[in-house]
Amino acid sequence: MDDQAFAEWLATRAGAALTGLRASQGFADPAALKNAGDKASHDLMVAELARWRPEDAVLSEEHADSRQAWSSGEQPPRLTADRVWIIDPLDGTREFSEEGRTDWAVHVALWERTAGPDGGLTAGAVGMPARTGADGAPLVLGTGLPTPTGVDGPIRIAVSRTRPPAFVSTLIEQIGGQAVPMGSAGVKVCAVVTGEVDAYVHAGGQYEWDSAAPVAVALGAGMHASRIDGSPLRYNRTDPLLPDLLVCRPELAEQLLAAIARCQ
Ligand SMILES: Nc1ncnc2c1ncn2[C@@H]1O[C@H](COP(=O)(O)O)[C@@H](OP(=O)(O)O)[C@H]1O
Ligand SMILES: [Mg+2]
Repeated sequence: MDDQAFAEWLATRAGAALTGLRASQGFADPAALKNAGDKASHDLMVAELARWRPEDAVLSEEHADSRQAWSSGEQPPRLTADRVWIIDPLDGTREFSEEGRTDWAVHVALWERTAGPDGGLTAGAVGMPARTGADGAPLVLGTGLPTPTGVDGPIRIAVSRTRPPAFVSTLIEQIGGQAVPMGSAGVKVCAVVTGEVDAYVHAGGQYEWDSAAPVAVALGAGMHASRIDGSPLRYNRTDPLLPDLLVCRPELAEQLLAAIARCQ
């Protein structure tokens, strides 16, 4: 199986485990469901990666030291590895624990050192296990999707339903846009890719695993993806904090970056 097919397979497997967990455990204790979901998906993905890609390094949100900013002395294997899987076993953990919500996701991305001066993302899949595709199966988006055609009307911007950036209301006012709150970074990026919204803006905190797989999917579909100052998103850094991003239809990038700069 090539890396892209493997990423999609892994997102599907983990998604099925999470769906099963929601059904068996129920929603009476949301904190317990969140913890069980994070752990079950992480354990499954790490075991399959060890089995099928044993030479590769892994950066998972659920590793104990995942948020550590490493100094030059002490470094995890991923910082010298040529291939690193960047995974978020359960993105939109809060929404996962709320009955009826479908805005949560599984992220699987591959970063390779040879894919550019700072390395780059070479495969990615975002599973949305509580949503179904045209074939009726749980939805998994990969990197080969077509760019959707734009629609007339106000620019629709996906934002976090619980932690939207402070400047979002000013931005919306300036461009005459419309905020569309939803959970999960992966679901928001996929909403841009499918044409449900035109952009996703985030600031104030996030980590590499929140955006790596969604950004691989977005770039594959011809979307713009960058930091909110327009600089490139870089992955597999010593510090995995990657606090802000803009993903949008390519023709909107210049206008949105300029408007964000004005609102800050
Ligand atoms: N200010 C912040 N600091 C750290 N992480 C943040 C953040 N805002 C959002 N995130 C992370 O980004 C993901 C999407 O958030 P949201 O649904 O609010 O848009 C969530 O990932 P997890 O669910 O994997 O923790 C969330 O934890
Ligand atoms: Mg996340």
